[in-house]
Amino acid sequence: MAAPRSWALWSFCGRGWSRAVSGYRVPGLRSSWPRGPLGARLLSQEKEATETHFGFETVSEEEKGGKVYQVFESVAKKYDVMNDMMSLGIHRVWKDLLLWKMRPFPGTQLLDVAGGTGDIAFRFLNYVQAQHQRKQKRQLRAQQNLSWEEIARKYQNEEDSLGGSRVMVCDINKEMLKIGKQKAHAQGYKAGLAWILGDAEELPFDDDKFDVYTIAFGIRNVTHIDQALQEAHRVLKPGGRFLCLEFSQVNNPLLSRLYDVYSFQVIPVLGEVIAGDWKSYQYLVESIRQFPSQEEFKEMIEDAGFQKVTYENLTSGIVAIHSGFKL
Ligand SMILES: COc1cc(O)cc(C/C=C(\C)CC/C=C(\C)CC/C=C(\C)CC/C=C(\C)CC/C=C(\C)CC/C=C(\C)CC/C=C(\C)CC/C=C(\C)CC/C=C(\C)CCC=C(C)C)c1O
Ligand SMILES: C[S@@+](CC[C@H](N)C(=O)[O-])C[C@H]1O[C@@H](n2cnc3c(N)ncnc32)[C@H](O)[C@@H]1O
Repeated sequence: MAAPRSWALWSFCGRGWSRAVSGYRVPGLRSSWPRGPLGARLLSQEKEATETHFGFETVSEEEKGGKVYQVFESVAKKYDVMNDMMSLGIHRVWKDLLLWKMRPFPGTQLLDVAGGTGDIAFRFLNYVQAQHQRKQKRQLRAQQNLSWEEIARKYQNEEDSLGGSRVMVCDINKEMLKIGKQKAHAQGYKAGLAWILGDAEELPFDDDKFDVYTIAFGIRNVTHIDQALQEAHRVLKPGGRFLCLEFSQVNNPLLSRLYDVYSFQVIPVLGEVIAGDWKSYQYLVESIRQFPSQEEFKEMIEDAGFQKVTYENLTSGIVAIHSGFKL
């Protein structure tokens, strides 16, 4: 069965291209700005309000998007190998745990935002395919009078092998998506998978569209996290689930010391040696320190309208998985 038209069109990035390419958020222009001291005070507040951080650097909000773009454009080709080297493969376990927590059901429509090179999407496809195969085997065993053709047809229908589940990878960075698509091609992922260029802060999708929204190691890089969370809420169907895997705060003081040494003394060096890119990996470790704590982030998710918000620490809080529901 061919993919539904709307799904196939997504991969051509209809709305996504124009929105993503139209650039980063420009603070609202005011036509009737007050003059005199009030105007000056408001202007300085406005200036303060549009400042943010890029790692430990203070930058304007307009600058941040471009800087983050450059980081991932620069690391894209070495991204996967760097992750294995820096984490000694542990990031794979964290990503598996995200899938186990999701426990997708047959027919799940997943949106993976900041999906980069596709790690979450590929895990999702493996999971739903294995789940569907188990179900199909059970059904085939239960049916007594099937012909050989009928059995073979069941096994050959590629679209059906996912039980109707699909994943949409959305990322703002063309280079990351390019590597993801190459990986998908090389590893034989095709059915139920689509790629779209788009901004987490302004998702190119209609309301109430997805069963699950995931964002893994992505939200830390977004300029307006609250806006991204509101967008997550908007595109989820009622009953849909938000899941975020992100670096968090280590809760063991001794490990925290070691973690600091490893982060600041080792990671940028590995970045330089393996990828020739100290600065991007310095940004990585600095941005981790700027990200809110488990509890603060939980509150932000609740503020965006999610209910039953919980989190689970992994590896002593080096990362955490936050979960919430649109009810
Ligand atoms: C530009 O932006 C980015 C670029 C990217 O490539 C990736 C991301 C997003 C990130 C991911 C997708 C996840 C994968 C990437 C990472 C995990 C890298 C970030 C790493 C950290 C923030 C540090 C913590 C890392 C881990 C806990 C992973 C496991 C690493 C170890 C256990 C370290 C062991 C290393 C060695 C034995 C090598 C030799 C090290 C030394 C000589 C230095 C001294 C050693 C220590 C001080 C011991 C290190 C101990 C710890 C780190 C504590 C471990 C704590 C526990 C196990 C609880 C992206 O945004
Ligand atoms: C560390 S990578 C994570 C990739 C993937 N989720 C993973 O777990 O390996 C962060 C990704 O976030 C993307 N990103 C940053 N800001 C974004 C935004 N505003 N909207 C969408 N994606 C964004 C980057 O382009 C990059 O691919």
